[in-house]
Amino acid sequence: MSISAENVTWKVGKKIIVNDVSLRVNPGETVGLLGPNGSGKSSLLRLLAGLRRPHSGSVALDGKDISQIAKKQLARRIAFVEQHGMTEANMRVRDVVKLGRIPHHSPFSNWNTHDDETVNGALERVGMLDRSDQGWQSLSGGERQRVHIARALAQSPTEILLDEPTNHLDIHHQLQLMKLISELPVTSLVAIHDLNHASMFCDALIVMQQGEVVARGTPEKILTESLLWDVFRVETRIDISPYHGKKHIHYVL
Ligand SMILES: Nc1ncnc2c1ncn2[C@@H]1O[C@H](COP(=O)(O)OP(=O)(O)OP(=O)(O)O)[C@@H](O)[C@H]1O
Repeated sequence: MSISAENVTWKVGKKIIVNDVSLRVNPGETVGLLGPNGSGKSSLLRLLAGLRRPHSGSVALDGKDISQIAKKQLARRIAFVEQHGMTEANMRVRDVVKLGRIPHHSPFSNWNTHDDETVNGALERVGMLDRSDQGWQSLSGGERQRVHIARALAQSPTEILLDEPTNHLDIHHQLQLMKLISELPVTSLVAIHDLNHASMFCDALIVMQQGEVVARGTPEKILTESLLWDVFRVETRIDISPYHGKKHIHYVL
């Protein structure tokens, strides 16, 4: 299922935060969204999730404008893992993940074994199944992040938007999560700061700067020393890793 934006602009007062952005994420692709702090990545993700209305332009799922799609149907399709996702206090891990199933239920439909299997599967994928009964408040930052991702997976989405999902995670879980996202049979757009992870795990990259898309294409094409200087003001040397065959960025001090 594809997600696309056409000439999307979003402002706060007179300040343009997302400036005339057009993009397309094809079915099943994992696309990385790169850009410096404040370049508009989170704002764009919120527009794509339908949480904000653009001032001009449109967002579409499979070519259908999301403003024409019922809220509940949208909630079944798109999962959004926000950067600072909040969850109610005093819930067990399992109950947080169960929230992901809400869009699939009407007020009168009962919880069934498929729901249980989906929740267990999601918990297992992020390595939190054995912590199902632990209280949310007692989790570490990284464990909370993994539970948020399990909640998104329990939603069985066709599109998943993730805002810096590896924040708080140790390197083992960062790599595990990026691998999981890249292998999911869903359309994924993921805001990410680690350029080497973007190179290793994304099919394509979109680069933002001051609210605009300034580059897009495969990591092989996009990740160049000149682009990284222009956008991030960092000096790099880039070669092909002998270990995974993808571009590897070395930072030069
Ligand atoms: N509701 C708002 N009111 C005012 N300014 C906002 C609002 N939302 C976003 N901004 C501003 O828009 C710019 C883009 O913010 P956004 O969070 O989208 O950037 P980002 O690329 O996700 O940054 P980061 O990498 O730091 O997470 C920032 O300068 C931010 O201060």
